[in-house]
Amino acid sequence: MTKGWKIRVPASTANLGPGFDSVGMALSKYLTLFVTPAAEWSFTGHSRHLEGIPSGKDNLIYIIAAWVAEKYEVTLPAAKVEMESDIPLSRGFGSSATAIVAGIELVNELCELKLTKEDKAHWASLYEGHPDNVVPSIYGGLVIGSQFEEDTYLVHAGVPTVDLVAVVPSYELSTKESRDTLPEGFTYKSAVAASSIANVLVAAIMQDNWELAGEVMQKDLFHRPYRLPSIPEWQRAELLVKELPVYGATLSGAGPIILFFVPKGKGKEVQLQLRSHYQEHVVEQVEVDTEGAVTEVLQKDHSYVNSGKQ
Ligand SMILES: Nc1ncnc2c1ncn2[C@@H]1O[C@H](COP(=O)(O)OP(=O)(O)O)[C@@H](O)[C@H]1O
Ligand SMILES: N[C@@H](CCOP(=O)(O)O)C(=O)O
Repeated sequence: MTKGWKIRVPASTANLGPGFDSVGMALSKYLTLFVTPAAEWSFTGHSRHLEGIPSGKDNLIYIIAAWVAEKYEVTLPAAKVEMESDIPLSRGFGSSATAIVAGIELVNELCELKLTKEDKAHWASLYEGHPDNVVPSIYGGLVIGSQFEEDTYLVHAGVPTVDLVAVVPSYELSTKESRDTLPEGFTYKSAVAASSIANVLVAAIMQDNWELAGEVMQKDLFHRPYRLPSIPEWQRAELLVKELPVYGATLSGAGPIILFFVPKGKGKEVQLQLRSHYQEHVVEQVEVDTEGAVTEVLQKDHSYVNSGKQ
């Protein structure tokens, strides 16, 4: 008999520079939910990264689950949700997208919706407004997509052969606030220049040409010029890209995390070098997640306490 579910959703890095709101890649950091049917809704975080997360129906996971249940005109039964996570909030690793994807996995199980990955990607992207975080978190690997009005377009670009090293500042930067600094409009000429650089990024990724992808990452015109002033760590990164054996570096999502793209096998060396330049910040290697969100049915009592993880 089903006693509950374990839902694991990977983090993501969005944009990769000029692929603004379109390109993203799943990362080996995870939000994990232990879900048990219950009389009332509750959300409990068991990791320091989940401190302050709402414990009731104001939790984003519940909000998205209820939104999808409404779309399918089904009743959402209540559940007790216990969570752990190694994804820092509001740093550019898509924690809000993991909550959105977890909410969709949750409603899919609780309401027996039998959603396909395409359905999940559509609802997640429609809710978020762009697919670059949520879709890699569903599928794993690198995805290029567009939420064009009501339609969700996706192309899977596989798993890139790169090492990744992240500089993780200790301060938070809300994506919403960061998006508020972006311009309302763009001249025709700027739009053409910005999209041509994004096209080259995507073509280079599809050909596994990370030398070129790394170079054009730093030429983004869509968001980078407006966001960099609030991320002082970037100035050092710009110089280090020229000195270190890396393909390039970019803000992860809205930042402030800076993600270095490194030739396969050189990640450890670059991590050590970056540590000496960013002693005040966490500098860690991350892998590309290849699985995406995974939901496991649990047959026996699996409450968080019994999972042996506390
Ligand atoms: N597990 C979670 N449950 C509920 N809400 C979450 C969870 N993880 C993240 N969030 C919400 O997402 C916000 C962070 O999102 P955002 O500013 O977009 O940054 P990022 O997605 O880059 O981490 C948090 O402040 C919180 O409101
Ligand atoms: N395309 C979005 C991506 C935001 O990612 P996050 O991880 O910072 O939430 C943007 O650049 O605003």
